[in-house]
Amino acid sequence: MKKAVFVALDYDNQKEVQKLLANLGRPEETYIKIGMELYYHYGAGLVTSLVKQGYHIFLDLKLHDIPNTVYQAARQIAHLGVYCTTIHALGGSEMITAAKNGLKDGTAQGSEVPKLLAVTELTSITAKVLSTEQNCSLSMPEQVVSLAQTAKKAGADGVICSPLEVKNLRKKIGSDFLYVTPGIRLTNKSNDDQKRIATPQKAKEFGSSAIVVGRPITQAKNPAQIYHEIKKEFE
Ligand SMILES: O=C(O)c1cc(=O)[nH]c(=O)n1[C@@H]1O[C@H](COP(=O)(O)O)[C@@H](O)[C@H]1O
Repeated sequence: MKKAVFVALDYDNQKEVQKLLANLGRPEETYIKIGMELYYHYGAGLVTSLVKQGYHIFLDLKLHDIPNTVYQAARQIAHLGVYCTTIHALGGSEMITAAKNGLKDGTAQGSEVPKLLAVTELTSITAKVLSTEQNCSLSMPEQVVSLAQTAKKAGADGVICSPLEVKNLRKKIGSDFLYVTPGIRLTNKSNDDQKRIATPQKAKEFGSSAIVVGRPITQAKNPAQIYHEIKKEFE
């Protein structure tokens, strides 16, 4: 995977998307994430249109269901020609393998299979919530390693985690695996709903394979300028 900054296009209208994309640079060099908000509004048509324009699309639908349903959904996702996509690691190894098989089976011959990224613990979850609401007896770092181990064995190409966990993951799981990290903030002042955060510079130092950045870019006065600054800092 290219050491990229994925811009999370968390908008509810296409005009805003086009306005932002017009200022980011050449589509072939631009990595964007389409999540549930945009996808549930515009559907697959928007994805295929951006793929056709040359953008690298991270389709983030976080599948989490029984293996057969996830297999069929993943097959449909592969038809769209996206660069990578997500499932929840908590869905278990059988579901993860089903997702991988669905992506393989849905990819046109000669095309690249979309990379499968397993979400470990969401970056909005704290250690306290992990123990008191998920009743998990492991610490956050241990739980993230455990989910990443399961994901790797089941055939995922990488995980989504906090930048704070990447150094430990590289040690425990290895560097032949992707560590894609949201939870990126430019200062420690504006967390929004994110809990396990780091700056682009820190994410780079910790060894993130790629970062995902939404509001620090989309809600900036000059989104394109912030995007290029983050790219320079991370890449
Ligand atoms: O799978 C994701 O991309 C994801 C996983 C996670 O643990 N945390 C997380 O924030 N994300 C996504 O990353 C983006 C972060 O957005 P901002 O908090 O606005 O930078 C959102 O689109 C989230 O859906």
